[in-house]
Amino acid sequence: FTTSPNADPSTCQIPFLIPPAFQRSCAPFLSPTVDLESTPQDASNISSALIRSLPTLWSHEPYCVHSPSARTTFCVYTRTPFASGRGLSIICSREALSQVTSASAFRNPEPWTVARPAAAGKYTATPIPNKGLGNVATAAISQYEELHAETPLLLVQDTAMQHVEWDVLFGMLRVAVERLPDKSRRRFMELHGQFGGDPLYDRINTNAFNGKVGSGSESWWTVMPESSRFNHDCRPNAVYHFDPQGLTQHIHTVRPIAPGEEITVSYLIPTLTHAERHQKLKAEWGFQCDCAACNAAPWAVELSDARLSLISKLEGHLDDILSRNDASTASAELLVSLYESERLDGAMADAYVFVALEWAYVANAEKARQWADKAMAAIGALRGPWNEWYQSMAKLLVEPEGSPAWDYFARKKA
Ligand SMILES: C[S@@+](CC[C@H](N)C(=O)[O-])C[C@H]1O[C@@H](n2cnc3c(N)ncnc32)[C@H](O)[C@@H]1O
Repeated sequence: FTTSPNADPSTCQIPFLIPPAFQRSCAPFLSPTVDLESTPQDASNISSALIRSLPTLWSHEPYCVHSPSARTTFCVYTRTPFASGRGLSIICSREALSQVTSASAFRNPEPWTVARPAAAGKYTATPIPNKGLGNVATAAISQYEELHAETPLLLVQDTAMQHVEWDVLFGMLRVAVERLPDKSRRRFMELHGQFGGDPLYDRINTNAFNGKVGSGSESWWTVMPESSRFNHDCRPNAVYHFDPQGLTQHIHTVRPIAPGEEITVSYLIPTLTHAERHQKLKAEWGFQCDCAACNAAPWAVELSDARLSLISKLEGHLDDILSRNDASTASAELLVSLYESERLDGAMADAYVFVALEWAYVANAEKARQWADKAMAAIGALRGPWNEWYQSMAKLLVEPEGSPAWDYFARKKA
């Protein structure tokens, strides 16, 4: 047996010369529906077809392909017991794998077993005209309630998506999906595909979210089939964030929702103009936006675009601690009212932070606390309580005088 210097420590190293038939008898991971023979198998582009007689971390032998253009080897890793048996398949380079395996949910899964939120029973997947399935509220849901928490079935490193040749990538996706537990594989296959072409890639392209994993700063494609049932609205009533340590997607409401209302999230950043939203949804998501903001009358679209432009300008001023331009408590509160008029409830977190900071700069503890409290609720839903601004706002709430923002300009002059 030879061991390559950059070997994955979770595999026992046996060179690729071991015939595939023997590999299957050693680790019978493939159902007859996966035809690995159609995936390039020659020794030149498979750097390691390795056998592990006693699986450790991985439930199947990692399936690895060398990418000359990325100058690295990408593998499919699957752990079927992950998240109480939901399973997880990962496609990434060996170097990037530690981003996933260092995440708390992977190192110590017990505390991370995700509980089903109480509000999960207050909506149901329903056919929506021209949108396929969507989630519709069956009961009243309050602002900032958690609707949903879900671990991914599939994580794909963006670099792998960019560099692995299409045919090889499609083969790796087949291995990744085929190795998932039955129920999870069925859930994956029930996903909507918008674009056609390779059926697995299409499902991923239509449904994956972008996220960071563990302590890494790289981009990953994360596939969570139930989270994917939420349709897009430019002025949504729910937001999502991915916890990189808990490897869990959380979805919260951002305003009260009435029974019968569709629950939506935004697939875009909030401050795009009407034309930019249309263009991006068509180009990147393959559908014509028909939400209320997209279908508004021309005068309403013009007004909305003007508000969005003022929002960007004000945020630029408030963010500039040196020149201060139009920054003040009044302009920060104007920013909040512009967000409210736009119904951008999901994006209020930044506006609340600006107001809380402006009141702290002028040493008004009561106001700073009041806005820090609102900011925490909004950030908790939009970015999660580990977000650095959540922590700053918590400090401002508990002890405004101890915050670095407290009486900032007077202290600077002194
Ligand atoms: C992530 S999926 C959402 C769930 C999907 N409706 C289903 O049936 O599984 C994204 C796809 O849903 C549809 N969709 C989502 N939001 C939409 C909207 N506002 N208008 C039209 N179609 C939408 C598009 O087909 C899009 O490609």
